[in-house]
Amino acid sequence: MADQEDTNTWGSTSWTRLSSLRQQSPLIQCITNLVSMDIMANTLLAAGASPAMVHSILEIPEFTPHTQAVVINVGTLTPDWLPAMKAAAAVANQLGKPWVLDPAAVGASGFRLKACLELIELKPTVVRGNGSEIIALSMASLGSTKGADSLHESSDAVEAAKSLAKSSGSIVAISGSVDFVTDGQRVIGAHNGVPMLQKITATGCAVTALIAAFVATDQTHAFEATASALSVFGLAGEIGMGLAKGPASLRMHLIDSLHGLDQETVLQRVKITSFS
Ligand SMILES: Nc1ncnc2c1ncn2[C@@H]1O[C@H](COP(=O)(O)OP(=O)(O)OP(=O)(O)O)[C@@H](O)[C@H]1O
Ligand SMILES: Cc1ncsc1CCO
Ligand SMILES: [Mg+2]
Repeated sequence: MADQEDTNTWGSTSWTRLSSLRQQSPLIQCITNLVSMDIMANTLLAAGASPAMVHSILEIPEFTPHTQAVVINVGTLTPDWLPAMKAAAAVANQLGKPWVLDPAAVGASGFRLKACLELIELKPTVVRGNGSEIIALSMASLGSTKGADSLHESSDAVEAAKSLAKSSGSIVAISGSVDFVTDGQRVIGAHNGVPMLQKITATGCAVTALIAAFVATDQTHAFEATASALSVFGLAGEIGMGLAKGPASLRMHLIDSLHGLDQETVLQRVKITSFS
């Protein structure tokens, strides 16, 4: 486990990334599921980024070059959306922009699994899923699934995540009671968050978009940016939970708390520890 010095270093890393995000206000293109669009856009705005839900293949050649990062989420995938996802990933790659994959409910069907495996071939900078999603993707098998929700603890998926990171070259993040991030060698755990976040739909999708925004501010340190985004989101959830009466008011207070996060709170309360 990490010592206090390690925790303080991560607090200042997280604050630096959040401050840069607020200053730079990166434009994030989101090709995402129909459930997540509102909370994803509001999470990005509250953090200081600029969201754009642009998903027509006809717009990608003109629009994607103006973005600082792309998020691709297969949560409500249909065959007509997949070419646009691949085109946006290809443009991001050509122009050296980061892109992040959310394999939402990847274990639900062969169609979704095949689509995600094809997207992984396009080398996402980061892949973020829950425990069941990362296990299904890493093993390329449908296995046990409960739609968009996880049947696994995030800690059950750490070996699968390491293996996926090694085979894909992507940073892999698993959300859950502890959020894990690995590049195939290093593993860190981000401890901030509250269980009630699971009772608001698409908080996982929203944190994936926040990861894209953080990585956009420092592409050369995608591992650190991913860990920082997960911690900052979890910390906003903790502060929001202090004001909430249930999931609906937590959704509101989460967004307010993300918007209002200050340096002292981030330095004192971000908790990231090293597992390797
Ligand atoms: N038991 C828990 N304790 C604390 N925080 C949690 C817990 N479970 C999930 N979270 C947090 O909730 C957020 C969403 O993670 P989750 O694993 O539920 O994503 P998901 O299953 O992909 O969600 P969705 O598909 O609805 O977007 C993350 O910020 C995560 O850290
Ligand atoms: C509920 C749901 N179904 C498909 S995507 C989604 C949002 C959370 O991933
Ligand atoms: Mg999800």
